[in-house]
Amino acid sequence: MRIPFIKMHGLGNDFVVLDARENDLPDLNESIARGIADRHTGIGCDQLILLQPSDSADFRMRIYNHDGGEVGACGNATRAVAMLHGSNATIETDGGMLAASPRDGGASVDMGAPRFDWDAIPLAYPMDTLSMPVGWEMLQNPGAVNVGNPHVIFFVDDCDAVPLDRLGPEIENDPLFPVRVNVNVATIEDRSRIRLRVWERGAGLTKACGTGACATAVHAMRRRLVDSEVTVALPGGDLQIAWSEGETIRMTGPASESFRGSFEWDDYA
Ligand SMILES: N[C@H](CCC[C@H](N)C(=O)O)C(=O)O
Repeated sequence: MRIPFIKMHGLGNDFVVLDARENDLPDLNESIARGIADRHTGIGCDQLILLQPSDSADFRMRIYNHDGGEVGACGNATRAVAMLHGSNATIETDGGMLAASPRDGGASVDMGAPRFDWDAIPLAYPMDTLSMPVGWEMLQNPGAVNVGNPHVIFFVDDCDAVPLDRLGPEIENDPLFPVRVNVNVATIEDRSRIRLRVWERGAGLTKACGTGACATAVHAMRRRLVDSEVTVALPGGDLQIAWSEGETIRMTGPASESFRGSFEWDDYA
């Protein structure tokens, strides 16, 4: 069975988008998702995105990491599918309901309200998620935020100097995080700008992470280190994040379509 796909990215965080809103697709599973995402033997992407009809929103977005695992949120992909949709949309995800508006060359997304309770992150045991008494070498005293998916955030003097390729997987897979975690290392440049690098759960180092930018900005705001609107500078480019206590998070930034193609489903099933 020949399946069409759309290759997209948000600041270099790239996706294979399968649009099953009009016509059904065979059932996806971890193995098929991993095969499609493989950069040597598949199409290749950080995340595989499946769009489906929804009873409660304009459509449903399902997210599979490079390792095949299905997760609840993907900020960069949300902007990409909002641009693809072409008009304002409510989007049902496993991480919550989102509202997206396409905007010249990208989109602005209401990412929902962040959660801070230790068991909402989740962590393996009770802890103050604003200032966690844990550390790994130069990465100490993080915060944790759930923005539809779990994030741990470390502030450092120079995020580019951190061996994130080595410490990222160690932290991602630490038993403190029962469903693993996305690892954010950030440098506060001033009250309106944060530099960020992310080791993504299930995908590794990516050029950008939208939910990571949201979680890091919110954590910096909770610690009173930045104002309520900031630019988060990722290796792939900048995102604008706005939030205030008790509100939902607003993320705005670019998205792009790279190319369209099709593949033989049976090659992966
Ligand atoms: N790796 C993430 C999902 C993708 C998030 C990222 N690509 C974004 O733009 O938010 C997780 O396992 O929760």
